[in-house]
Amino acid sequence: MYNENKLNETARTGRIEVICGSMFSGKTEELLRRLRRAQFARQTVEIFKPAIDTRYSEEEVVSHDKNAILSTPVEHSSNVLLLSSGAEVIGIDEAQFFDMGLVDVCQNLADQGIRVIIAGLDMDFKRIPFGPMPGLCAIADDVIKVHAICVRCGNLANYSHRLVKNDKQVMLGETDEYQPLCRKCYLEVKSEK
Ligand SMILES: Nc1ncnc2c1ncn2[C@@H]1O[C@H](COP(=O)(O)OP(=O)(O)O)[C@@H](O)[C@H]1O
Ligand SMILES: Cc1cn([C@H]2C[C@H](O)[C@@H](COP(=O)(O)O)O2)c(=O)[nH]c1=O
Ligand SMILES: [Zn+2]
Repeated sequence: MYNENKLNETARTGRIEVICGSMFSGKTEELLRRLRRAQFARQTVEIFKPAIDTRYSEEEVVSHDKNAILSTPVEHSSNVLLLSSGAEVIGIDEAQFFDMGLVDVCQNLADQGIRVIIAGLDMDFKRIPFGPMPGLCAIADDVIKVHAICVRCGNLANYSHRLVKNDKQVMLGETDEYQPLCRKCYLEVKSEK
């Protein structure tokens, strides 16, 4: 769980918070936890996700444990700016799927005094930094990297290993398609192939 004393989370000041890590690392749960606490503080919260992420639901952000919160699916980062008027806190899930314009959009929103909380995969299945995530980490006021448990050895996992043969960077999936692995196990699995 994140240390809210460090974050001074209900301060009504513009800032950018990034929650990154591999699949199953708890990014969405941490995002939902922060957004719900902002709602308890009676702050106006808007939540966005990329329209392509239809895994569990078209209109909700849903964690692997099926915790959910209503969200607005958007096609392009510019829609986030257009649909954010009046918001005090903005949540964005699956940020890796957005276009690079998301970096400027988030900077612009934070400059207007809005708290922007972003969750996304830091790396794809090849361990390549994913979409706008490196740029978002660079401009963030606060970055936390969360970790899943390696399904082979039980250590902390950094990587999302793809189990199926598909070379495209974007491929929606769950436990049938991906597993979280630590560095040692990721390299072992790769060398077995
Ligand atoms: N190998 C694993 N390590 C940790 N959590 C896992 C694992 N496999 C499944 N989970 C579940 O996934 C949940 C995290 O889901 P979620 O917040 O949606 O993660 P993320 O958004 O990072 O993919 C955990 O609370 C746990 O119940
Ligand atoms: C590694 C990797 C993942 N994806 C997809 C698979 C899932 O649909 C999402 C990640 O969801 P999570 O909330 O972080 O579990 O991204 C992908 O398209 N490409 C990849 O390389
Ligand atoms: Zn391992």
